[in-house]
Amino acid sequence: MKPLFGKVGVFGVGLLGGSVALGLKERFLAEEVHAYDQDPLALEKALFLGVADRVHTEVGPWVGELSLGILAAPVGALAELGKALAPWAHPESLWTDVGSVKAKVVAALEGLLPHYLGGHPMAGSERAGVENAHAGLLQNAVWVLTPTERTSPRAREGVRRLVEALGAYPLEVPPLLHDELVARISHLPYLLAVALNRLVAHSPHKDLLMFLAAGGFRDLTRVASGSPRMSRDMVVENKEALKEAIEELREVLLELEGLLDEPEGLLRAAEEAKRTRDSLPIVRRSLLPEMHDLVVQVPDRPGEIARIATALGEAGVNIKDIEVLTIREAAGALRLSFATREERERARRVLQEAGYRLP
Ligand SMILES: NC(=O)c1ccc[n+]([C@@H]2O[C@H](COP(=O)([O-])OP(=O)(O)OC[C@H]3O[C@@H](n4cnc5c(N)ncnc54)[C@H](O)[C@@H]3O)[C@@H](O)[C@H]2O)c1
Ligand SMILES: O=C(O)C(=O)C[C@]1(C(=O)O)C=C[C@@H](O)C=C1
Repeated sequence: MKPLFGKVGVFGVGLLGGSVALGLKERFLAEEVHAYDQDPLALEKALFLGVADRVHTEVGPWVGELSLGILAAPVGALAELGKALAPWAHPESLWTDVGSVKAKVVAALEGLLPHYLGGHPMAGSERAGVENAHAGLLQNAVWVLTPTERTSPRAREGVRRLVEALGAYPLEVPPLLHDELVARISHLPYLLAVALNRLVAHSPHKDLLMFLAAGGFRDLTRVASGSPRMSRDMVVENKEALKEAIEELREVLLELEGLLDEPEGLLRAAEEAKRTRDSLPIVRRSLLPEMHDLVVQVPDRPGEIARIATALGEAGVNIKDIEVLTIREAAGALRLSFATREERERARRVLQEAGYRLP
């Protein structure tokens, strides 16, 4: 079975880079996953956790062997990283990034890297680092792609296939519009989370306030627990759009302050807020209980799924969910889900003993 991509490089192997790398490995999408990071500890963890096959502390000739490169360092580091990679990149290679800001990043990278298309998966977590990476993070996520008139058809097609193969939904939006939109739906909420925490941190009653924090404060401020460096870069690099959004918020807050003296008007605002919040599209992954997945490479022969199910059944391992990931001429891949980590590890042993290949 020939994977979709040859050697793939992930530059910055933290939460996002690690999750993309795991998706590539679990879905057999790359011949080999290479990781580069400025932090040697991140690379050590990536190897230990099976996130990458090969790791590098320096860019060099190995970059020229990649058919696809994904930049996943904080936004403020992406332009420099692109400059360092440009001399080594193969002229036919595909490039993308997962940065949370697009206009400046795209302007910097599209003249540097061969077949480049900017991207931004609208999924994440308040936990940083490769140790928190998992392929499910990107599953069913909307993944913004930001083509310009300079984007090659090869980049447009190749990066879209990557996103779809990782189980996400590509959505094309021009870079500047992307930045205006995420300023309101992602960056302003982050800044608000910082503001609410700041209010508490500077209060003379800080300890008591923390003790009283129930769901409201916790839900509204979760994103403040993410990587401060990543988030700082995100809001600073999008400061023009974000300042406009802050201005709009200032006006809304003043309006709501006024409505405190007009209960009927405030009720209408509260009802409108409820309608808006309740009509958010349901993202499947967030409603499912946590599952522990295993991907198995399966020869394309009659009876293989039955053989796997029987081997697991006889070992007393219960399969909670099953999905056919790829069907190719020679072989395909199955995703099996188990309720617990222990069951998944037992399943891994049973299937390895039965001669199946697992990543
Ligand atoms: N965290 C999220 O929720 C989220 C969601 C979507 C997109 N993003 C974007 O993904 C990118 C990575 O964020 P993350 O959440 O994975 O952060 P992270 O802190 O988990 O990982 C960042 C990694 O990049 C490495 N790094 C830093 N500077 C580097 C450089 N110059 N060269 C190579 N590696 C470098 C760090 O050592 C770290 O391993 C950012 O551009 C961010 O805007 C984040
Ligand atoms: O923590 C999460 O659940 C996120 O989705 C993180 C989040 C967001 O809040 O918008 C943060 C930054 C991004 O670039 C994308 C996603």
